[in-house]
Order: sequence, then structure tokens, then C-alpha cells
Amino acid sequence: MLSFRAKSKAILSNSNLSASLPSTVNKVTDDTETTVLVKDIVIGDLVNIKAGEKIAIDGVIVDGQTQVNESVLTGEFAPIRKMKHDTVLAGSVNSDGFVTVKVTAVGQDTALSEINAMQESFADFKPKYSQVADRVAHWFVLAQLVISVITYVFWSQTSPADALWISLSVLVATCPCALSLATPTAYTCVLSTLSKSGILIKDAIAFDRLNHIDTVIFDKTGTLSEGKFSITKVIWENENIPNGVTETKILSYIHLLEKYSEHPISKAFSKEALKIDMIDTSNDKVFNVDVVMGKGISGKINSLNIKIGSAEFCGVEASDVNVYVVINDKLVVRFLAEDKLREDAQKTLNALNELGKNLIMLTGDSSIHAAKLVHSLPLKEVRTGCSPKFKANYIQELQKQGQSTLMVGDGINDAPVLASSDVSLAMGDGADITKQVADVIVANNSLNAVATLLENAAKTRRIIKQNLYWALVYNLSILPVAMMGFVPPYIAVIGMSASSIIVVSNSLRLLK
Ligand SMILES: Nc1ncnc2c1ncn2[C@@H]1O[C@H](COP(=O)(O)OP(=O)(O)OP(=O)(O)O)[C@@H](O)[C@H]1O
Ligand SMILES: [Zn+2]
Repeated sequence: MLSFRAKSKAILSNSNLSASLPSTVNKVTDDTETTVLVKDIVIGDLVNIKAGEKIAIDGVIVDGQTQVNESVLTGEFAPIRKMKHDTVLAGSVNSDGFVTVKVTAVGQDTALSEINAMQESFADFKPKYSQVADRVAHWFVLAQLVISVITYVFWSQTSPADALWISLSVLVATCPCALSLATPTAYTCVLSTLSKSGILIKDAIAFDRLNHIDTVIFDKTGTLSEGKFSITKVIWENENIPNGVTETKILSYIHLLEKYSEHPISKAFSKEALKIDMIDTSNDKVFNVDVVMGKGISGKINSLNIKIGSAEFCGVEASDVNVYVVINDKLVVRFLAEDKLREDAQKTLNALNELGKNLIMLTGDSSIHAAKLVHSLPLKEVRTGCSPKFKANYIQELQKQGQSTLMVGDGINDAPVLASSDVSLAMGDGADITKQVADVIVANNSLNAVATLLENAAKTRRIIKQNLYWALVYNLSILPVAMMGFVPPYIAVIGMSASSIIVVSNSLRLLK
């Protein structure tokens, strides 16, 4: 048993997650570069990362651009382009460019270490039915001793010469090692398989709970859709434009305010997207910025009070678009920001539908676009314009009706909603991993992971049950035969090893 623990830890640490990091980095001070130990690096230091180098720290690019391979963290082998302001993570490999990075985390605090820590705690996890198996195993050891003593006493009365080897056979044959291996081997294997494909389990109990899920709830932005918005409609209310301000100037104010938001929609208001690259915004100061989750953003620029967000947030009448801009309490412009369905949305939802799950979408987006977008998906219910509070209540309502829920979100701003679900899953990419509060994080950012996850949870449970069943049947059937003196000690040893090998081999089926 102990040796297996050691082995499973070894398997984990050999897996892609704990690939060793370089011990030195190229630190930059006053334009000169020196090689220093990673442990002497502190947050805020600048380091140079050259082509082909494995990155040793988490940081943000301050100069240069490159492509990195983040497969160690996400299971995704395709190179990812990284430019100024992008995050690079320890464990990823810099492929072609040369970048200077400002360090944001070292050692234990890197995303890689956090993932490792969470995977290790998982390796010790036991679901309820295998806790029972463990208790049975403990009890077995005791019973085994008592039974061997009884066997010895019995045989020493009837045939003293055979008493010793028969009781020894009983002792060996009934060793409950297969029983103890049944669960940890299965978990080690499934964990390794999932993490290699970029699915990280933060909460092991939740992984087991996946087997009871009957309803899967998705939000839209960044989950069923790509979360990459572009503006497809602009409607100006010319009479409400404040005196002395041009449309272009207003667009630049919108851009300045959206810079404070992390909502995916804010990227649709970049200077490039708004075609205002040439506008100089350096003299426009932004004050009193307030970012309101699930609603929008407000602030003050050059004595204008500006609100950008949903109709409700802006206090205007809703139409069929999703972003409203109110300046000094007057609706000035409206936008329709649209994004595309994820490539694998149709396939994944069809698969989940075939597994018999109820599928529901709850989105904060209130545009007609939101409902149209998902129109081909097998969703049982679609609700648009949902506040985070509404989503959480909705989930609790389902739970009251006895449903077990899996919430799939993009993990941005939706912590309370994720927390209210029985199991929560956040879609993300490498840089988001440590920000997430969900039980499961899909680091490779593919929706299909939801189906993979449910299939693996079911398979794991099935395999653990087979293991436990086999181990018990073996132990209980060999016991009387051994007590009767039909099993020589060497056969007992072979039997014990064989039953453990069968259990381990069965678990290995989880290593796809
Ligand atoms: N930074 C922002 N700029 C403009 N509008 C915003 C912003 N943040 C939120 N909104 C408005 O609030 C609405 C709801 O936002 P919320 O984050 O709840 O949902 P969502 O991300 O659009 O969709 P989903 O719930 O599917 O993830 C958006 O559709 C948009 O109209
Ligand atoms: Zn044994």
C-alpha cells in the first residue's frame, strides 16, 4: 500500500505538470543582463527570455513578442502568440522570440505550482464508497490474524505437521492489498489522463459528484460562444450628443472607460475596432470609475458623466441591442456587439443531450442576438438578460426540485453563480488558471472537455466498483479454500499478486 502511494506520487510528478523548471534566469538591471538564481528573483524584477528557453517564472511581457508553448499547463501544443502586456507562465517554453518580462510570481506562487498542489491533494482523495472499502480493509487485517490463529489452532489438533503452512497460506491469501489499491490507482490514472488533456480538477469530491449531475447550465459569453465580440450595429441619438463633442471623441471616451473592464465585451471597444487609432487621448483624464459586474461601467471624463452597459444599468428602454451609452443621463449611442458560437458547441451539446442531460443556457446578454446564436443547440431552456443573482437563484431553484447541477461558465465575474452549483466548471486559458474559483478548470479552453469530463467520471466510478467487487470476491472465496488446506503458500502468494495486478491493470484502462 505504502509503496503504491509512493509510486502514484512518482507517476504524478513525472507527468507533464511538474516538469522541472530552470534554476537560473537572465535578470536585467540598468540595461545589463546577469544570470541569477530563480530563488533570488523577486516580484517586479525584469528578466530576459530567449528563444528556446523554458520559462522559470510567471510574468507580464514589457518588451518584445514571441510564441510560447503552454502544453505543460494546458495540454494544448499549438504555439500561442504573446505580445506586450500578455502573461507568460512558468513551465511554458518560449519558441522563437526574445522578450523582456516583469516578474509577477516565483516558486510556490506560480500557476504551475498551484496546479501541482491541487493535483497532489487529489491523489489522496477517497470517495465515500471507497472509504468503506478502506474500513473493510482495516477490519480485514484484524480478521485475517484472528482467522489464521483459529486455523492454526484447529489444524494443530487434527494434523499438527500442516498447521503452520496452512495458517501461513490463510494469512497471505487473504491479504487485502487489492482492496486498498482499488481506488487510488483509478484516481491516479484518470487524473493523469485529464490533466494531460488540459482538464484540471480542483476539488476531488466534486469530481465524484459529477456522476449525479442531471442538469448542465451554461452561460453564453466565453462558454458557448468564443467571447470575441465585434460591433455589428451602431445607432446614434444625434440630438443627445453634448455640445462641442464629436462622435469620434465620444468613441474615444468609450474606449478609455472600457479599458478598466475585464468583460470580454470591452475588447470590442479597442481603438482598432472603433477605428479611432489616430485620436490622441493622452489629455483625457478618467475619474470615479466604477465597474459593475454583469451590468457595465461608469465614470467621469472631462466633466461628462458616462455610463456604458445594459439598458437596465443605463436606465433606458431596452431594444434589440446589448450595449447602451448614456452621457449626462441621456442615451447617446447604442451598439450591438456579437460573438460567434464555439466550434465545438454543437458537437458537445449533442453529446451531452445523448447522455440524457437537461441543457439550459442562462446569459447576461439581453440582445436578440444571444437567443439566435444558440438556436441550433439542443437547449431545453434559454434565458437572456439574467443578472448573476438571477442565475444563482435559478440554480438553487433547480436544486430544490431535486436536480443536481453542473454550471459551466467562463469564470470571469461569475464566482457566486459557480459557487451555487453542485459542481462548477470554468473555461479558461493558461493565464486564467489561478484566478478561477471553479471545481474544474478547463485550461485548454475547449468546450468538449465537459463531455470528456462526464464520460471519465462515469468510467472511473465503474472501474473502481469493478475493482472493489473483484477484490472482495477474490478475498472471500480464497479464504475458506485456504482454511481447508487446499492452497499451498506459494499459490497463495501468486494469488495475492495476481489479484493486485488485475486491479491495477483495470485501473490502467483509465490512462488513455
Ligand atoms: N464592460 C462592459 N461594457 C459594456 N457592457 C457591459 C459591460 N459589462 C457588462 N455589460 C452589459 O451587461 C450585460 C450582462 O453582462 P454579464 O457579464 O452578466 O453577461 P455576459 O458576459 O454578456 O453573458 P454570459 O452571462 O453569457 O457570460 C452584457 O451583455 C452587456 O450588455
Ligand atoms: Zn498483499
